[in-house]
Amino acid sequence: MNFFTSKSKDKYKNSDMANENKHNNTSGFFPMTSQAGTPTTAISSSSYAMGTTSAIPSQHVISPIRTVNKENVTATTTSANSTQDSNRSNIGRSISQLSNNINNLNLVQVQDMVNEEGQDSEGANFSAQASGPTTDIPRGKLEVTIIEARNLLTRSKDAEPYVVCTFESSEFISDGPEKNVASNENEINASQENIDIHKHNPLPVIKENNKNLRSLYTTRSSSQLEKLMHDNNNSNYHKTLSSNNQNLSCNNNARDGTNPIWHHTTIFDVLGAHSELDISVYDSNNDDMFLGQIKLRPNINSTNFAKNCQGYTLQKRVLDDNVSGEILVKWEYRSTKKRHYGPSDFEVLRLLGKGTFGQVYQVKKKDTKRIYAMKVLSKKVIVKKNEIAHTIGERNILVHSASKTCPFIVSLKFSFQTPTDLYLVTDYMSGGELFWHLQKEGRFTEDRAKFYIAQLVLALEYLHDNDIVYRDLKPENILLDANGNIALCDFGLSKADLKDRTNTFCGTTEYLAPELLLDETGYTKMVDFWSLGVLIFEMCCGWSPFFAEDNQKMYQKIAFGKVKFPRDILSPEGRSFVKGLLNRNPNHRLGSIDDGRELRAHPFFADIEWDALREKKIVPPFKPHLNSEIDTSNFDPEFTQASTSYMNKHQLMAATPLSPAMQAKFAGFTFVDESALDDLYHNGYNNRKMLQNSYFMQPGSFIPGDPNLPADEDVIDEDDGSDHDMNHSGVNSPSQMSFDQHHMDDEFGGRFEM
Ligand SMILES: Nc1ncnc2c1ncn2[C@@H]1O[C@H](COP(=O)(O)OP(=O)(O)OP(=O)(O)O)[C@@H](O)[C@H]1O
Repeated sequence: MNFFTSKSKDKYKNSDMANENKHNNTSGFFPMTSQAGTPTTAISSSSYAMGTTSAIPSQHVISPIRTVNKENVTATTTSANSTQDSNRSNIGRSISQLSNNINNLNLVQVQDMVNEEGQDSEGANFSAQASGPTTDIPRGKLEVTIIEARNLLTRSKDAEPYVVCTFESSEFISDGPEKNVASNENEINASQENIDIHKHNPLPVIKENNKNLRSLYTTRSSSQLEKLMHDNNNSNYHKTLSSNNQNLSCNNNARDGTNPIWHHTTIFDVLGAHSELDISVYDSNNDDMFLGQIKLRPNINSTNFAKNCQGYTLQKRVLDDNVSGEILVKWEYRSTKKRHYGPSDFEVLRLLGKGTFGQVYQVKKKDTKRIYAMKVLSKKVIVKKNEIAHTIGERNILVHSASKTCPFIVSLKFSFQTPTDLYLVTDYMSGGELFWHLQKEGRFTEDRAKFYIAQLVLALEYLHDNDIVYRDLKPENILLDANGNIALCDFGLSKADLKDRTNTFCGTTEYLAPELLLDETGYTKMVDFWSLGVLIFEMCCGWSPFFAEDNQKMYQKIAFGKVKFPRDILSPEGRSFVKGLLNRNPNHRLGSIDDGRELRAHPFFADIEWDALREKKIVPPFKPHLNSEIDTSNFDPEFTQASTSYMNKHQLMAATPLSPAMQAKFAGFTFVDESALDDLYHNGYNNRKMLQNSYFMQPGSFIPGDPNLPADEDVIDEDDGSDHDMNHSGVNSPSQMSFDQHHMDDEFGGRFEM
C-alpha cells in the first residue's frame, strides 16, 4: 500500500453561479478567434451536435523537397520533420543534404490529388475536381495506412515495432508487424494487377481504391519503399515487376523487426484544417523504445477527396535519439456532409470512470471505428445539484480550448444532448490518469515530475491568459496520452471570464489554496498555482503536504501548517519552486506578477525548452505501455471491469425526460453557431439567476484567521504524530519518512518571499 491508495477526497462543487457571474459576461467564454478550427454544430430533433477541431500552426507544414508534377501525379521526397524539429541539427539540414537523401534513399511519393469520382458512406458525391471547396473547414474522414518500414535501428532482431499515430489529438495504436508475408508467384502476379503506370509519367501510380491494395504491398518485396525508389528510376513496367520477383525471396527472408510490414489502417474524424499527422514508431519488445517519428500534414483543404502514398525518412525527436530507416504511409481523405451526432453513433466499450454527475465511457464511433471517451451527464442529477451553468461552462471551455489548440487540454470532438442526458465526446487518453501511475509507483523522480509540471504550467498559462481559473488540479484530472504527454480533463469546476476575483467555495480539499478557506474577499487564478505546488510536492515525495483524514485538520494544515521536505528528494531549485508556489499570500505567490511566464522563468525549469515542449517534441520521461488503441490497462479495473450494460441501465433509469422548462435550461449546452454565442450568454445568465438560492458555503467560515498573517507555528505540531492519520499507506508513509526529523533538512511555514 502507499499513500495513493484512494483518490483525493472531498471535492466541493458548490454552485453559486449567481455569485460567480455577477459580471456582465456570464457566458463562460473568452473571445473567439477567427482561426481555422472553430466549432460548428448541427441540431436534430433528438440530439444536438457540434464538432471542434484543432488548428495547427502553419510552421508545421512539411515542405516537399522536390516535386515533379504531371497531370495530377506528383512525386516528391520528403524529410518529414525537416521544418519543425526542435533539434537544430535537423532544422539546419540543408536542402542539398536532403536532395542527397533523395538520391541515396530514393524515396518516392506517389501522390494523387484526385480527379476522380467517389462517394462517402452517407452517399455524398465527391466532385471530380480537386478544386471546388465545399466548406471552409474540412469535415470528413482521413484513412491512414501505415504500410511498412525498413532499416529501423532496433536493439535486437526480435523487435516488435508498432506505431502510435496521432491526428487532431486522436490516437491510433497499431498492432505489431504482420507475421506472414506472402511469397508465392500467384500473389505476385495478382499484385501486378494493382500496379499501373501512368502513361505520361514514369512513376508507378497505386490504384488507391483497389481492394487488393493490401496484397500489392504484401507481395511486393519487403521493401515497397525500395521498389518505389527503384520504379522512380525505371519507367518500364515489366522491368519493375521482374525486379520485384528477383528481390522477393531475399527480402522476405529479411523481414524481421528491423523491416516490419504492418498494413495497419485507421480512420480519423477530420474536424478542422491544417491538422498534423504524427506517426511515432516504438518497439514493444524493448521497453517501448523509440524508433523514429514523422510528422506530415495531409493536404485536405478545399477538396472533397485527396490521397497520397509516400515514403518518409524517420526523424529523431531529440539530438540523443538514435534513429534510422524509412516508413511508407498512405492516406486518403473524403469529406463528409454529416453534422448530426447522437448516442447511437457510438458503441460503448468500457466504463473508464465515474464522476459526480455521470460516467465516462470508452466508446467507438461506429462509422470511423475511432476510439473516444464519452462523458454522459444526467440532466436530472445536474438539475438536482444546481450545476447547469457549471456544466455548460465546462463544455464551453472545452469547445474554445479545442478551437485554440492548447496541446495539454483534452480535446473535445462532439457534444450533444438527448432529453435525459448531456454528452461530451473527447479524445481517448489511453495512458490513463496520472493518479494511477503515481499510485503504482509511489512517487516520481524530480525530472519526471518536472516534465508533467512544465506541461501543466503551459496548460494553466493558456487557461489564465484566457481568463479561466481551473480550480481542480489533482492527479485524477491529469491524463496521459499514448506517448506519455499530459492532457488536463474535467473542467466542471473551472470558471471562465475571471478578470479579478471570485469566491465560490469549490475544489478538492488537499489542493485548496488557503485564501479560498480564509479570505472573505475572494480569490484569484493564483489558487491554481497553489494546487500546482501541492501537486509537485506530492509527485516527488509520495504524499500530500497537507493531508489529514479529517477535513478540519486538513483545512488547518493548509492555513497554518508547516511543509516539511524530506531530505534528498527535491533539488534546491525544486524546493525553491515549491516554496514559491506554496506561499500563503497569493499576492506574493510565484506567478502573481506574470502568471505562467514567471513560473517558466524559475531556475527549476532552466533545462526546459519551452517551444519544443509546447510542440510535444520533448521525449516524455515515461511511455504508458499499450497493446492496442482500446487498451484500458491504465485505468482502474474497478471501472473497466464493470459491465457496460450499466450504460443501458443508466439510460433506462434516466428515461423520464425533464419538463420543457428544465430542458430549456440546457439550451446553452447545444452550440448552434458562433453567432449564437450571445444568446448563449443570455441563457446562461438567466440560468444563473435561477440558481441564486443554491447552496453556498460562505468563504472564511472554515478557519478563523487572516491568510496574510505569518503561519502560526503552534497550530500544527508536525512532530507529535497526532496528525499522521494520513498513514493508511506503506512504503512512502509520512510517519516513516516525512516526519522523521532525521530525514528532514528543511521546513517551511509558508512565508517564503520571492
Ligand atoms: N478523454 C479521456 N480519456 C480517457 N479517460 C478519461 C477521459 N476523460 C475522462 N476520463 C476518465 O474518466 C474520469 C472522470 O472524468 P471527469 O473527471 O471528467 O468526470 P467528472 O464526472 O467530472 O468527475 P468528477 O466528478 O470526479 O470531477 C477521469 O478521471 C478519467 O479516468
